[in-house]
Amino acid sequence: MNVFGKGKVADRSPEYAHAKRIVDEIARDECDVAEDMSSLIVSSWKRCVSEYKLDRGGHKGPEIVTSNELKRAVDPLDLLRHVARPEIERLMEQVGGSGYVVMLADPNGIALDVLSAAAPDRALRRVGVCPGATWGEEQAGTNGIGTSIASRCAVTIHRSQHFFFNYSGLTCTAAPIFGSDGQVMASLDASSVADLPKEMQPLVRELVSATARRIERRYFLEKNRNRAIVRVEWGLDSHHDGSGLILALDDNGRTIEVQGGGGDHARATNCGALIGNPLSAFMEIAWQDVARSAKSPHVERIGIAHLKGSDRPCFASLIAPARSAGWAPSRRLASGAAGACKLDLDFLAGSDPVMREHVRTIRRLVDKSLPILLYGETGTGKEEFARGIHEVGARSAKPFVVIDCSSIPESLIESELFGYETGTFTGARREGRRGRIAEANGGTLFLDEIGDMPLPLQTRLLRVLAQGEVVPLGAAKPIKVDFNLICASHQDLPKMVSEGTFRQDLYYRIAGIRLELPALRARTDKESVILGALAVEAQKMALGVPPAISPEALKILLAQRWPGNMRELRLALRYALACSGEDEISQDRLPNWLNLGAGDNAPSPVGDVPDAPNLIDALERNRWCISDAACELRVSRQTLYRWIKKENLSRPT
Ligand SMILES: Nc1ncnc2c1ncn2[C@@H]1O[C@H](COP(=O)(O)OP(=O)(O)OP(=O)(O)O)[C@@H](O)[C@H]1O
Repeated sequence: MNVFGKGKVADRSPEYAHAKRIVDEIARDECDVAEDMSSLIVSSWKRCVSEYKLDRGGHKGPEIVTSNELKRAVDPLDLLRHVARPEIERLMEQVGGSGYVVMLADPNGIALDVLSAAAPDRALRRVGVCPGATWGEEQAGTNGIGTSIASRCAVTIHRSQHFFFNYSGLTCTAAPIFGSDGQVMASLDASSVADLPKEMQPLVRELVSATARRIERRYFLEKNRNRAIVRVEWGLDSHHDGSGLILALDDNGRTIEVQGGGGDHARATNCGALIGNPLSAFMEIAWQDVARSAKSPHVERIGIAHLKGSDRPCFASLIAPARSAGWAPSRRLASGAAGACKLDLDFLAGSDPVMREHVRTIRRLVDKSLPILLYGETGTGKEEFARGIHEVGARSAKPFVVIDCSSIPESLIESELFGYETGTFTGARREGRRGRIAEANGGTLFLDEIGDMPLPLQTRLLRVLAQGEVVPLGAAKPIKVDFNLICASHQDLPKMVSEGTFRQDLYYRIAGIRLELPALRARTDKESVILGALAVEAQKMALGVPPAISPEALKILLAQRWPGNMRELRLALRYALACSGEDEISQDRLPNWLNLGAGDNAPSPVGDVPDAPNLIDALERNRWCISDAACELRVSRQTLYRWIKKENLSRPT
C-alpha cells in the first residue's frame, strides 16, 4: 500500500513514520491502544483509506465553513444548543482546568460552539479548534468528533491515533448526542493539547458521555414540555447519568415519543414498540393514576413497575407537565454571588421565536463594531438584554457602563457623561472626574432611554462616536475611547427624527442593529417566562427550588396585560412568594392590584372560540383595538378577525 497516497514527504519525516504506522496497523488489524478502543480506531483508519480516500500527505488542517454555511448548520440545532449550554458549562467546570476545550458539533462534524476556560490555546486554534471547523471523518480523518459520529460511540482519539499527522498533538474525547429517533443529532467533544496522563482518558470519556446523555434528556423534555412525562429507571443513578428511559404521553396516555438512555436495560428495551401504545400496555400502571398525579406539582414516584422486554423491575416516576411543575429546564439560571442571578441571553430569549431570532442575530454580529439599538416597552428587559449582549462579546471582561439618560438631571448629564477637569466648576470634586464614557473604554456603553437626551448633548455624543474621543469639561486634550455602544428607547426614534427632537445623524450612528423586544403579553412563551421569573425571585429570596403555582393562579397571571412587563411581573411574584413561602402559590396569594378576575374571563386556552357576548366584552374592554384584544384572548390578530367575521360583529360607530 502506498503510505502517503498522492502527497510527497521525506521518508525519515515524523509524518512518514505516522502514516506508515497506520498502514502497518491496518494490515495487522490491531494496534497498541486500549483494548476497547483498538477496533474502533482501526476501523476508522480503514474508512479513511478505503472509503474516503484521504490523502495523508496533503492535509493542511480542517476546512472552515463560510459564515452562511455556519448559520445554516446552527439554525436547525438552535433548541439543542440552548438546552446544551448549561450542561456544557458544567462539563467545562469539570475538565476546563486541565486545559480542555469543549466543542459541540452538528451531525456533519461542523463545530458550532467552542467553549474554553481561558482564551483557546494558540496550538488549538492552529489546528482549527474554532466555530465553523469541519471535523467530519470524511474531511478530517480519524478524530474525536468525526469518529464518534461515524461509529455512533463515545471515543478517545489520543495524539498519533489521529489519521492526519497535523492532529497528532491533540487528545480528543467525543460522544454522539442522539435524538429520540436514534439519529445522531450532534457530537460533544473535549479536546486538549496538554500532555495529560493517559489514565485520565476513561474518566473524561465518562464525563463527556454522561453530559451527552443529559443533553439528550433536556432536549427531549424541552420539546415535550407540555406533555406528561414518565421516567423509567432501573437503578438509583439512572436519573443522574441519564441511563434510564423517558416517555412523553399524549392526553390519552399513549406514548408518543421515547428517549432511550445509555444504560443496559434501556438499551435492551425495544423503544419503537412502546410508541403509539397506552402506558398500561407495557407497564403495570393505569393512566388514570398518572393523570391524577399529573395534577400534582411535584415529581412523584408512581411505583415499581415491570417493563415488557426488561428482566428487572423498574421505578416509574411522573414528571408533571412543565405548566404545573413550575419546572423549566432550559431556563436554568447561572448563579453568581449569593442571591444574585445572571440572566443570560438564552434565558432571556426563552423559546419566543422573535427573541430567539434576536439572539441568533446578536451571536452572528457581536464584536463586529455595530452599534445596537433596542426598542421595547418599559420593563421588557432591555437593560438585561444589553448586559447579556456584553457577556457574549469579546469585551465581556471589561466594564459594562449604564447611563440612564432619563434619570440624570439635564444639568448633570454633561459632566456625568464626559467628565471634567480639576476645578472646572463650583461644586465639582477637587480631583476631577473621568466621566462615564471614558469609564466604558474597552467595554460596553449602554445608553438607556437615549430619546431623553437633550439635543445639545446629542451633538456632543455624535462627536464622540464619530471621532472616537471624548473631551472632559474644562480639558484641553481629548481622551481616546473605544467601546461597544448599545442604546435603548421605548420611544419611536424615527418619529422623533421627523419631528426634529432627535438628530437624524445620531440616529444613523446608533442604529446599526435594531431589535424590538416583545411586550410580555405578546410573548408566545409567556408561561415559561413566568416560571423562569419565579425561579429568579425564589433564588433572590433564598428559597431555593421555586414553589409551584396552582393552575388557577397561573391562569390569572397568563391573562394579565402586564403594562409594566417584566418589572411588574417580578413585583407580583415577589409579593406572592412573600405570602406563600415554600407553599404552592394559590390564587389568594396574588397581589390585589392584579386583575384577579382575568383568569375567569379570559377565554383561554388558545383556540377556544368564545361565544359572541364574551367576544364583544373582550373587544369593548380593549376599545376595539384588535391587537390588544387578541393579546388578551391569547390568539393571533388573524384568528380574532376570523372570529369577528364568524360572529358577524362590527365596531359600534
Ligand atoms: N426574563 C426575565 N426574567 C426575570 N426577570 C427579568 C427578565 N427580564 C428582565 N427582568 C427583570 O425585570 C426588570 C426590568 O428589566 P430591565 O430594566 O432590563 O427593563 P427595561 O426594558 O430596560 O426597562 P426600562 O425601559 O424601564 O428601562 C429588571 O429587574 C430585570 O432584572
